[in-house]
Amino acid sequence: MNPSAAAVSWNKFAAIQELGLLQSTSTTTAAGEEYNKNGNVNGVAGVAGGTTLSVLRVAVRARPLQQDELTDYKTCKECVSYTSDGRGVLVGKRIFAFDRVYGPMVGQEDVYLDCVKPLVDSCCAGYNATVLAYGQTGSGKTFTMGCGKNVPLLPETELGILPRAIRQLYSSIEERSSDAEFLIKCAFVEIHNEEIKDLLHPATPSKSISVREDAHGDIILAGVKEEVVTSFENMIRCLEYGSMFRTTGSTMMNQHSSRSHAIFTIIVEQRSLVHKLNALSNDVITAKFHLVDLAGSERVKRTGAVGMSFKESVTINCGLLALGNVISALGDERKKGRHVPYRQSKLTRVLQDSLGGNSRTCMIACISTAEINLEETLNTLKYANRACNIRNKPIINHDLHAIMLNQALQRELLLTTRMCCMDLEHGTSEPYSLENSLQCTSSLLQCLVEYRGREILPLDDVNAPLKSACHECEKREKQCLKLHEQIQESQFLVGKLQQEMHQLQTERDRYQVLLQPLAPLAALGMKPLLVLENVAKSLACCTLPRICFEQGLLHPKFPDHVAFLHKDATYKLDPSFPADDSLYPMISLPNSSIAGRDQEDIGWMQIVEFDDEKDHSWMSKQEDTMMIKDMAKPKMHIQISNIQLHRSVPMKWTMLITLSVVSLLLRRFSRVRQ
Ligand SMILES: Nc1ncnc2c1ncn2[C@@H]1O[C@H](COP(=O)(O)OP(=O)(O)OP(=O)(O)O)[C@@H](O)[C@H]1O
Repeated sequence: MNPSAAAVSWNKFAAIQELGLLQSTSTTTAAGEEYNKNGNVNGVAGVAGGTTLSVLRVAVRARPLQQDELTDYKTCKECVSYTSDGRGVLVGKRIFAFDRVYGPMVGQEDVYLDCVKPLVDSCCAGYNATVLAYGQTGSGKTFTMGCGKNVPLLPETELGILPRAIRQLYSSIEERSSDAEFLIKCAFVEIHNEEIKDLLHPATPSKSISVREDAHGDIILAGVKEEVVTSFENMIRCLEYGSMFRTTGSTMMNQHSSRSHAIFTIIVEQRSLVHKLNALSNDVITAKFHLVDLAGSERVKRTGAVGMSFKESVTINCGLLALGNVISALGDERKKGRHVPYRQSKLTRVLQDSLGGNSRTCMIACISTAEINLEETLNTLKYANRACNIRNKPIINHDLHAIMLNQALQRELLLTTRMCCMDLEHGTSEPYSLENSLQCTSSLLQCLVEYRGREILPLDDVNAPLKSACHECEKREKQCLKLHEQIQESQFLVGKLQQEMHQLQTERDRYQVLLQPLAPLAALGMKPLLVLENVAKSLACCTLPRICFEQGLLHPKFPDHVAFLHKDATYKLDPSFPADDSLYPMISLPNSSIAGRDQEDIGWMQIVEFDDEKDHSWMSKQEDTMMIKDMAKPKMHIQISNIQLHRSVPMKWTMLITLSVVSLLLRRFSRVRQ
């Protein structure tokens, strides 16, 4: 702080004190002395009932005369002087002492560092905090608070309390990022004509907003939507956006006069990342920081308010009067323990925590130094003087509801785990009971998440035990889902297999009928089914005679000739062979399977019996001829020539062909036996 502006020395201050001119000396200095004694920037006043009391700090700021005031002889004369210790202010013949007095030369930064920085620090430690700017219209409240328009365009020296506090808050968060996790929200409301308006959501009707007290006695603004903000820039944008909707007007005393009380609230939620032995101690702390730019107190005669402005002026003054009454009730030792009229106005109701409640509060009384405003300045100083004795009871705001939910969740998890272990041990684990427990746990988790209003953060950010509980829950849910899927798949497979089994049974019955003729093969020591299978396989890749040969179908006692017959086949005689008894019918595959193909492509098989001694020359003419010697008739050969079965022949047909071959062979066998 720059105390150079002090115009009155401490000696003069003491002299006036001796003359008995000092207003409310005992009360005002009491606060100041305590402040000095404790050397505590938060104005700690003592301990009562286990709660540390905090004195409401009061500072006075005088604004310099404006250019137009300096050029007007009526307004250019000053009436305010200051003590050299920076705590006393002299107006006319009266002197007042406060925690701090800032002369017109004191810059924005000094005011901020002195009055607000400690509050931001304590807010980061979990205490509620409030800064109130009070004063006559045009005395510099909006300038001091820094909640006017075009904040980003202002030079650093002109930045008010709000942008500086936001900047400090984010830098504190960054510094503490390794040991705590923060969620920052903000809300911006104005109280105009006894109606609350959500400046960040101007479409919200005022009627849907109400001031309530929650179960813990904290004051909440029901119906006002809080915005989650992740950076300094975002919050400044919120500030600017809300300022655009603030009710302002031009009066004879201030061209851009705020016609409402504006409250910008920063909500700081934090969770420690430093794990302690007891995981539940790792709870959530929430602190609210109200930055209040009150509407200016004014004398209607001087502001020239008429019509709507007149009504506005009246309600502004009523609100400030109610605030004054609350301040009196809280600050006057004689009225101690009496009813505090918080409900007299919306303003006092909203600020209930900040005045005499759970908050560290600083009031900055803004004054004009011009002699023309002497009366208003005196009123402001008297008003602020009464606030010096107010003692608040700030406490760290642990989120009790979150702790309770946390504990319930822990118990539920423990129970679920125990039940699962018991079930597993006794082999009585039932998926549905497990599922029920999991559902219960997950609804508890959901409850906690909704309560915290942390939709934008992943669930596992709530805290460490919850994180692992969440993880476990997710894992089990996935397992359940997977099991359900597997059951469904298996059921489908069973159905399919039953259908296939039915088809196979029908097929088997059919083949059994077909296989009846194979019984004699078994009598010969051959395994009919195996033979059939091998033949069918080989048919798909080899020539038929070779197969027959390789599979031993051509028994040593094989008859001298063989022919293929099938009911669906088309038979043709090869015209190139003489039509005598030795020529057997040629076989082709059924028409359906050769559609669109050349007959040659499918191949022809000719089986002919001849005596090689007689007709040797014919044999040599043939290609792809296979001679099979009949041991029983050494001179007789079976010639199977030019046999190719197309590979695309379906298995069904190869089976039928094979069956035909086999049945033919059998018939030949029986003939041979006869
Ligand atoms: N400390 C200061 N240094 C320089 N200029 C200041 C200072 N305080 C206020 N002003 C100027 O004085 C004028 C009035 O200030 P401001 O609008 O902040 O008053 P106010 O108390 O908010 O008025 P109202 O109650 O009518 O809204 C503005 O032009 C502002 O820039």
